[in-house]
Amino acid sequence: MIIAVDGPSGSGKSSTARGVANRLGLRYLDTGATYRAVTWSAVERGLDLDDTAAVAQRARELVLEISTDPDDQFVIADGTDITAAIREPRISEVVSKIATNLDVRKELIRRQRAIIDKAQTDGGIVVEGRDIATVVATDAELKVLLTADQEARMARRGAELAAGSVTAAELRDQIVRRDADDSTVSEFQVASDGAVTIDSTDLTLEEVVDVISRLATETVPRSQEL
Ligand SMILES: Nc1ncnc2c1ncn2[C@@H]1O[C@H](COP(=O)(O)OP(=O)(O)O)[C@@H](O)[C@H]1O
Ligand SMILES: Nc1ccn([C@H]2C[C@H](O)[C@@H](COP(=O)(O)OP(=O)(O)O)O2)c(=O)n1
Repeated sequence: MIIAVDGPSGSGKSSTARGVANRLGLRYLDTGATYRAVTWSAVERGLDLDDTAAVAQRARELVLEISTDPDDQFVIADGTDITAAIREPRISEVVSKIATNLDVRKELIRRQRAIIDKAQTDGGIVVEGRDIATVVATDAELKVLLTADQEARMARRGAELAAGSVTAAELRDQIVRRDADDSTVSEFQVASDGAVTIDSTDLTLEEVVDVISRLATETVPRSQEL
């Protein structure tokens, strides 16, 4: 079984997808982490992020190991553990430049599909990002568009970052500007065909995990349909 969870920044995709994977004993893939890993590597090497060819070449060369264990998430790039580094503001501020590079997307989508294929032998996977239902795994048995009001998403992200470490303008940049940039290459504001929209503004994390887990257990995996 493949469960796709797409949506804007701060809607709760990562925490919800991890919770559902835990609840149902599935693997978990954070595709945003793959874009962050390429960003980290390009920044580390001092590449011009507007040089799309050089950045795409870096994406193809990068040796990337990404955990699909919902209880033990790590990202290793060319032998360096970058699990924490990819969440730093210096990466969040520029990651959209890498995520809007179409050659980078081509390479990372290829890698994401390989990870998803492998997870099928482990019972399935919950995959979260922006283009999972529409591009990466169009055959997903369950497709969820997770949304929340902009104010709620900014408040959640603000609470997550160390108190006082980020100004209101920086928060807006991380949520509103980034979503606007990212939506030039992926449609994650409107539900695609067959996707269920869940507005998490007034739901707790636990409630969202409950709803998605229930929908998943009501969905018969395609392999069992015959
Ligand atoms: N339904 C919810 N209600 C309140 N807070 C939530 C909810 N879902 C997630 N959060 C919190 O909001 C923050 C952002 O969630 P995250 O899963 O990182 O979102 P995304 O992956 O969509 O950017 C986290 O601190 C998370 O714990
Ligand atoms: N499938 C995906 C996943 C993420 N992205 C982009 C969108 C974001 O700007 C970056 C990082 O994604 P991530 O999900 O970590 O972002 P958040 O901070 O959780 O909002 O990558 C994408 O274009 N396609």
